[in-house]
Amino acid sequence: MIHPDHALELLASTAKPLPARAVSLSRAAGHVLAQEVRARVSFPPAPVAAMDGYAVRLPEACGQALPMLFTVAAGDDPPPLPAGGCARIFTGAVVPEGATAVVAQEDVELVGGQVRFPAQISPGDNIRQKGEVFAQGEVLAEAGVVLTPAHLALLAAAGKKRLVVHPKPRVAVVATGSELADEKLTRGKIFDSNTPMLESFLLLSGFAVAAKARVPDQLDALQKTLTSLLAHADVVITTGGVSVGDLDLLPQAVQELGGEVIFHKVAMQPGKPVLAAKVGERFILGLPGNPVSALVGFRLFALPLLRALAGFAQAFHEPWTPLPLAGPVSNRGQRVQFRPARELPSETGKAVEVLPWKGSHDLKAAAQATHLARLDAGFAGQAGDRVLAVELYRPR
Ligand SMILES: Nc1nc2c(c(=O)[nH]1)N[C@H]1C(S)=C(S)[C@@H](COP(=O)(O)OP(=O)(O)OC[C@H]3O[C@@H](n4cnc5c(N)ncnc54)[C@H](O)[C@@H]3O)O[C@H]1N2
Ligand code: MOO
Repeated sequence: MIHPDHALELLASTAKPLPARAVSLSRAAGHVLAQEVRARVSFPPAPVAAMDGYAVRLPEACGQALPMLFTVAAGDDPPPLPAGGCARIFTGAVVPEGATAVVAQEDVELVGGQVRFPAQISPGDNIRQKGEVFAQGEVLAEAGVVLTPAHLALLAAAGKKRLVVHPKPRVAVVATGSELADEKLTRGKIFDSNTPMLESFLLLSGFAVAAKARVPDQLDALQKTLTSLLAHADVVITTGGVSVGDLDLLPQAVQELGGEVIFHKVAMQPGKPVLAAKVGERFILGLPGNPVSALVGFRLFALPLLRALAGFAQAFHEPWTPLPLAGPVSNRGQRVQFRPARELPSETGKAVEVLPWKGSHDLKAAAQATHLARLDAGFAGQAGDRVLAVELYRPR
């Protein structure tokens, strides 16, 4: 059995970003940009008015009354402004050549068909100069940036229609177990809680579920399901059937598919039987069936794997933070515990309560958790002692 830190290192070293491809701007948010982007045009592309008012030449307009010669609205291509006059202009409209300031309409007086201007007008007043936000050819986004709606607006303004990004991995979720039921419980059956948990965790984390399946504990059914899902999914996440029982068939199914096991069994609690394998370029992550084991395994292994495939730098560098314990807690076992924990407000800062639990089937404890707390083997701590904790959910 390997240490969880070693398991994460092995997984990290096999997880490379998926090959980049072009997507339309509106589909690019949340993706990692694979190539730097330069502006195709400057912004603004021409000098434009920042206020509704009058375009004037300086210094001639200062303190003078001038005739209004023409009007410029947003979208117009105005003629030059001759000396001795002004132009009515609206916000976003191109400032006519020759005009060097825009005076807001609140600051003028209309007298006898002319426009009287204040004595103090400075060159450039209320004009957004050509290229003042960015110039044509300027690098606007570097490779590696995680694209936000504001980035996409910026790149749209710069004339981009498509962007080269790392795609998000296509993920399939498979619940294994002949005991799983949907509608009605007969003796021996339980409701499937892993599928809704993993599906929603994926969505919350910015990944879509490309396919889902449920299979009984039968080798041929499991193999068929995995084979068909691997044809379309980059990562297949299974739950159950990964431990040592006669009906724990995932390891055998992976072997018969020619999978290369990255690790199987990790010295952690919950989550010990977890398996990671590669089948060609595709990944199978076999999470244990116990729901809290599946939750912890998803958070610790699946999420960084998916992020790494999606091109996120540092996907495996999780922000584990030392937080003071709210009360005493110990780990007398041999495995590293990743315990559901809850962040509490405290006068001296944040504190973390490691939630009492009945074990890796205790979804009631897990449902209260905001964090996972890491208790190394043999750890014994009192209130105020620090443990490493990481946020359980980090929507992106
Ligand atoms: N002799 C041993 N037995 C077990 C060991 C061991 O080392 N030696 N490890 C234990 C540990 S630790 C875990 S964790 C479990 C994991 O076993 P599997 O991954 O093979 O999972 P299953 O046996 O299929 O199921 C375990 C448990 O979870 C329930 N389950 C399964 N799927 C779902 C689902 N979709 N929704 C809700 N609950 C689910 C299932 O009914 C079982 O109760 O093995 C221990 N055994
Ligand atoms: O490792 Mo299992 O997940 O403890 O119950």
